[in-house]
Amino acid sequence: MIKKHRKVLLVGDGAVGSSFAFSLLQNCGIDELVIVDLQKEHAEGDSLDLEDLTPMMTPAQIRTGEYSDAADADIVVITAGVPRKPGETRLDLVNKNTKILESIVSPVVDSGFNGIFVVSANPVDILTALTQHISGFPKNKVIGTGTSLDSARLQVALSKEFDVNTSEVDAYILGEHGDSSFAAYDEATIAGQPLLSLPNVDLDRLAQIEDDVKKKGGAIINRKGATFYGVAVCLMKICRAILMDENLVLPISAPVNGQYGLEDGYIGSPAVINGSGIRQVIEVNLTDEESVKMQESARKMNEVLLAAE
Ligand SMILES: NC(=O)C1=CN([C@@H]2O[C@H](COP(=O)(O)OP(=O)(O)OC[C@H]3O[C@@H](n4cnc5c(N)ncnc54)[C@H](O)[C@@H]3O)[C@@H](O)[C@H]2O)C=CC1
Ligand SMILES: CC(=O)C(=O)O
Repeated sequence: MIKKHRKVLLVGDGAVGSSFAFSLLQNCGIDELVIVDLQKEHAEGDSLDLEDLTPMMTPAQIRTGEYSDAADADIVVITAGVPRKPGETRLDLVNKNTKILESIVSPVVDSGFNGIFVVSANPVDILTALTQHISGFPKNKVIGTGTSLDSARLQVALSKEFDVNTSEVDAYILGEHGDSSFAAYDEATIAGQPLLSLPNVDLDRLAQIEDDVKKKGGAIINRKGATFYGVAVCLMKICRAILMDENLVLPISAPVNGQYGLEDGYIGSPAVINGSGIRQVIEVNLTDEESVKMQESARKMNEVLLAAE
């Protein structure tokens, strides 16, 4: 069911959070956006800046607030966290960002919040699982951006390689949003044709593309210090799917419930998102080789999750 009064509480108004807010206001017809950040003055400035969009977009109320404002929110988006420095992996962030996460999720739950958590702070699959553990919410009410950004990057790379519009590329990166992810080429299609059956397909070139895509976040961070536009739109698409009950399929941090040996965690896998949160996790028919990669990625998630708890 499409929500009537659409309210989002955003925690973390840095590069990712403010880019997300900008996209949300332009694409989701929301009624109310409340921003919470430790840097209150900056967040106030941002809400004043963002409200200038509203006459041209949507008559939303935008203000800074507190965790108690989550009480009647549909969605709490968590982007608060320390970003990666050049050379750091996403998993290096686990200790710092787990502490930040704990200080956010408990007061949100104490407010009486009964909506859906959407997480993008890194390492996103771990922090999504921890959000579910700390909140005690049903697994389908906690969503992470997973490999939606990585899959967008793969679509960009394949569209350039095959000189087609990105909308003609159907391809996912699966697994952890991190170094153990992989391109699911066996299921990928270009203009409806299986990628691996295209004439003259060059497997070495595809392996190079996969590697470049996995390193793209680091390549952007080395040049401009952070990445934010891509993940901001992934967050917006997840929120819109919830608010508009879209039944959208995206590769998110999904609770795969024992599949791939991941008992209690989340990992990048396609799922259907609608007003209820994660309506269904899609079981991809992986090849044996891909299953091994997924299991290896899941093993890494298990290891980090156990150490973080
Ligand atoms: N999942 C993905 O695909 C991506 C994830 N990220 C991750 O997003 C996170 C944020 O990145 P940026 O926005 O670039 O960082 P940033 O440093 O620009 O912003 C972080 C914001 O969080 C706020 N904050 C920190 N602790 C807080 C707390 N306890 N309560 C409220 N606010 C708090 C800070 O004041 C700051 O405004 C990082 O963990 C980064 O690695 C970034 C890009 C892509
Ligand atoms: C920062 C990050 O996780 C990315 O751009 O992939």
